[in-house]
Amino acid sequence: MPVVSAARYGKDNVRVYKVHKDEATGTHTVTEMTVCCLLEGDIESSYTVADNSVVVATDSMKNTIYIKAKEHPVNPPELYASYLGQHFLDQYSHIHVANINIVVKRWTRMIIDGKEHPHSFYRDGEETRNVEARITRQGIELKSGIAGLLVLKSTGSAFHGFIRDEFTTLGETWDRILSTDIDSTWTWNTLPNVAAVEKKVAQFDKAWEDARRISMKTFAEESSPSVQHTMYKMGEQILEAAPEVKSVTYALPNKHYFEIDLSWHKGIKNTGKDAEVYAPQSGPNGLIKVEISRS
Ligand SMILES: O=c1[nH]c(=O)c2[nH]c(=O)[nH]c2[nH]1
Repeated sequence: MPVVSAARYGKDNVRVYKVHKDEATGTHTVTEMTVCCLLEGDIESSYTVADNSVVVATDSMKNTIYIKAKEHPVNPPELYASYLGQHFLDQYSHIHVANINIVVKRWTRMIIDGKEHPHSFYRDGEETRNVEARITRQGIELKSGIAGLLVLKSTGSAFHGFIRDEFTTLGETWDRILSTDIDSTWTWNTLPNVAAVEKKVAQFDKAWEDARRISMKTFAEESSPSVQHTMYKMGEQILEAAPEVKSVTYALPNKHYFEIDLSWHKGIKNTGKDAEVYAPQSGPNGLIKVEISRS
């Protein structure tokens, strides 16, 4: 007899927008996020013998996502994820794990005539702030992250000294373009319960701001010998800035920009130190990943 060795189910792609209206100043603050909620527990019988008595309808999960967004702050997303996940454990004794993933989109306040506008925002990039939460009765595991932060530097990056053999055509370079989509996560020490998440709430925004700042500053300022080394430098600093983070990951595509030899046309110089016009590549791209933990 086959057995259900793992199961989870729920609602994905629940899009939620929440506005906070400051009555005193008339300033609005908005949050737009996409939530995924997948539950685990004593639910095998729903798969094996069509026993729907153990099933919290995914439609009810969607409703709960809206209701908890109304009842609680949605910022920081780590806190909202914890409230939402804990609800399912409190409400249903046979549910043992709530997996809550949140992707927050950017709505950046407009500056009009030098002044912050009270209720108008713009999308200043496809970058997202992400949370993956696993809420159980034993504790709350939180992983925070940034994804889709597209960056490019036009110099200050090299790549040489790599293996040269009969498979190698790539030339060594001491000056190249470096571009990547920053995708980074940082995993927090497990917290015992929602009260502990509430108590530590300030660390989540701080770590997100630090991780963004460190990623961009290191990318910009380091004389990069490789993507591998640059991402290690970034992760090292995040661990230093966030004492309650136990590990950091980066996944960085190396988005290549190829030099174009135009010497065939009137002897135009467009390679090496004369390179100005490049061909951005859609693919293939390098993909370099790392996880950095405390020793
Ligand atoms: O920073 C880099 N790391 C690599 O491993 C690699 N491989 C490659 O072809 N170019 C690069 N660049």
